[in-house]
Amino acid sequence: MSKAKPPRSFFKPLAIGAPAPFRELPVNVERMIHFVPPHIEKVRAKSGDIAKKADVILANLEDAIPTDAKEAARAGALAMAKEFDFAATGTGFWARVNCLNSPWFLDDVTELVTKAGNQLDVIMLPKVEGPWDIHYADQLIAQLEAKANIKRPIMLHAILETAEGVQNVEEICLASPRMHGISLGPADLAASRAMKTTRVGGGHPFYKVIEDPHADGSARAAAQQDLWHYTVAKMVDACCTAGIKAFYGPFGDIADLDACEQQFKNAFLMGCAGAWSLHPNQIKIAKDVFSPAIDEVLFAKKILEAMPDGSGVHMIDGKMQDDATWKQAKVIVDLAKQIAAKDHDMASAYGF
Ligand SMILES: CC(=O)SCCNC(=O)CCNC(=O)[C@H](O)C(C)(C)COP(=O)(O)OP(=O)(O)OC[C@H]1O[C@@H](n2cnc3c(N)ncnc32)[C@H](O)[C@@H]1OP(=O)(O)O
Ligand SMILES: O=CC(=O)O
Ligand SMILES: [Mg+2]
Repeated sequence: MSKAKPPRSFFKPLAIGAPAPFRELPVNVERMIHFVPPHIEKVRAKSGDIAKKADVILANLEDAIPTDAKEAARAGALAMAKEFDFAATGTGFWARVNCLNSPWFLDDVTELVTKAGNQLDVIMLPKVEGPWDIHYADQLIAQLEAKANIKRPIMLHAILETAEGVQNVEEICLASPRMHGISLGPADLAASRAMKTTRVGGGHPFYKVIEDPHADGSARAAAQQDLWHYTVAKMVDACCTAGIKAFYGPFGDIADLDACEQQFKNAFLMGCAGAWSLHPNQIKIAKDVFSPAIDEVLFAKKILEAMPDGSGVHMIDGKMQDDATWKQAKVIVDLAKQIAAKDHDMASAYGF
C-alpha cells in the first residue's frame, strides 16, 4: 500500500537548487488554453496577436503533430518562447509534451525546461494514469530546473483521458504541489473506454432519454444527454479537494459553434475554470462562457452587500439567501474581480 509523504516534506524542492513549489496556485484567469501547432511557421507567427485575445497560449507537441514533425514542433515551441513576450500581455505560456512512454517525452521536457524554463508556466502531461506518472515528471522537472537555475517553479497539468486515469484522478490531483490542474480529454478517453463514437467531445444523437409511449401513438419527445457529466463531476471534485483547477478539454466540431458553447457552458456551471480552444473561433466562445454573466455578478454582489458578515437569512428579489448562497455569491464575485483586473470593459460591465 502506498503511503503519503509526511506533511513537512510535501513542499520541499525535489532537487537541490530547484525552486520551492508554490504553496498556493498563482491567481490567473485561464478561460481558454489556446492550442498552437508550433511546427507550422505561419500559424506560430500569429501567436503574438492571438496572445492579446487568449488567456493561455499552448505549444502542442503531442497528438495532431505528425511523427515526422515532432522535432520541428519542439523547436517551434522554443522559438515561441524566444520571439514572444507572453507575460507582457498577461498571457500564460504552456506546452503539451508527448506522453511518458513516447520516444519524445524526455527530449521535450529537457529542452523546454533548460531552454525556455523561465518563460514556461505549465507543462501539460497527456495520458496520465496514476500518481506515479506525476511523481516521475515532478522529479525530472526539479532536476532540470536546478540544472538550468530556473527561479520560478514550472507547474504540471494532467490530461484525464484514460479509464485508469479517471479511476485514479484523486491521487493524481494530490500527487504533488506542482499540480496546476486537470483537463478532460474526451477523444482519448472515449477510445480508452471503448465508447462507440468518433467525436471529440460534445453530445451524441444515440445517447438520450426518450419519453414513454403515448396512447395515441404520437411522436415521443427525446433529449440528448451529456456523455461527459460523470467524468467532469468526478474531475471537479478531485481538483477542488486538492485546491487545483478543472478544465474541459477540446471540442472537435470546429464549425458547430453552438454545440461548442453549450459544452463549455455545462463545464463552467459544473465548476470548470476554462476549456481548450483549437481554432481562433473558439477563443471568444470560451471568453464569454467562462466569464460569469453580468446579471449573475450583479445579483451576487447584492447578496454580499446584504450580508456583510456572511451569516443570517435574507430575502432578495423573492429568493432566500443564507450563509451557503453567500459562499456561492463569493465564488462568482471573486472570479468577476479577477476578470475585471485583466479586462477593463468587463470591469465596468460588472460595476467594479
Ligand atoms: C484530441 C486533441 O488532442 S485536441 C488537441 C490537438 N489538436 C490541435 O491542437 C488542433 C489545433 N487546430 C488546428 O490545427 C486547426 O485549427 C485545424 C486543423 C483544426 C483547422 O485548421 P484550418 O482548416 O486551417 O482552419 P481555418 O481554415 O478555418 O483557419 C482559419 C485561419 O485560422 C488559422 N488557425 C487555425 N487554427 C489555428 C490555431 N489553432 N491557432 C492559430 N491560428 C489558427 C489558420 O491558419 C487560418 O489562417 P489564415 O486565414 O491566415 O489562413
Ligand atoms: O487530448 C485530448 C483528447 O481529447 O484526447
Ligand atoms: Mg488526447
